[in-house]
Amino acid sequence: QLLVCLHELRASLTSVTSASPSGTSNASALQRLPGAIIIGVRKGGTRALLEMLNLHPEVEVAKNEIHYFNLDENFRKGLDWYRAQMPVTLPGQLTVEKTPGYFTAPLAPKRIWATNPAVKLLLIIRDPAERLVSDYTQVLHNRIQQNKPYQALEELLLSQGHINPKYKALQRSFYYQHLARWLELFPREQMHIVDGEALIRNPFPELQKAETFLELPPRIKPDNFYFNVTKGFYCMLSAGHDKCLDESKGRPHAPLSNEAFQKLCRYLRVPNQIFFRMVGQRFDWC
Ligand SMILES: Nc1ncnc2c1ncn2[C@@H]1O[C@H](COP(=O)(O)OS(=O)(=O)O)[C@@H](OP(=O)(O)O)[C@H]1O
Repeated sequence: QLLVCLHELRASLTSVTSASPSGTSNASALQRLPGAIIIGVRKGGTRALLEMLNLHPEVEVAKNEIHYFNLDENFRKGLDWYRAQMPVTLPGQLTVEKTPGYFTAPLAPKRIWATNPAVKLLLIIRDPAERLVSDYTQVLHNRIQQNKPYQALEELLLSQGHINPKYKALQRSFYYQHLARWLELFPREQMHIVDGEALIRNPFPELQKAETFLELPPRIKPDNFYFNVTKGFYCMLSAGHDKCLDESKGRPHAPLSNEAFQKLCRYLRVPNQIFFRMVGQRFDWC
């Protein structure tokens, strides 16, 4: 109960901390390094997972993606800079950040390990073929907004009728290749895999599993979620507040012919099998 109150008082704690020039505020209300990081995958449902974990009174999240371990320009700013991006927490609360770019960044596993080898890793995955289309759709949307030229997905994905393995969004869907770098350093038990499609269908069971993995007492309840027919996704309810993710989540995907999509599915079959073996779990992908 106390932690529920503390969670709701987060905003006022922040202002108390900053409004006290003499440092007389609660000395244990501090910005702390994350105890858990959502490392990816890009377009896997990382924002939904972060916001849903934030329903828990013992969890505080960094609202923005920090990009500390994947971007040299941020990493050079040092650990104090990273810590300063974190929310204020009390002892016993868990800080969580999400940066989907970490999963595929070659140096991220080593850097995270060197910073905190005990950090808990959350990886939310989704059918890698659907992920690729979602990834393309996001890039397309950004390019259109910036009045930049763009190519159709099929032009990027296929070269002379064959899947083009150099296409960056396809490379980000070779989950096993990226995962291998993490498992060189982190034991498998230190990484929890969230099924992104299951999170969309019914978030509560996925959140229960995440609570267990994070060693949090069960506080998230089924009635923290309701299906929003207009949005077509589950939204969150907490302390009378209603929250859906913004319109960049769940937007219509760019078109791709069925033939090209099936080629993509066939191409990903072997990489997916390798990934299933690595994680000891199968997923119902195309
Ligand atoms: N509850 C709820 N509401 C809205 N959207 C939801 C939700 N749960 C999961 N998703 C899926 O999240 C996908 C976006 O993933 P990310 O947040 O990881 O994207 S990003 O990498 O941070 O840009 C996004 O992918 P697209 O549907 O392709 O846009 C959603 O399908």
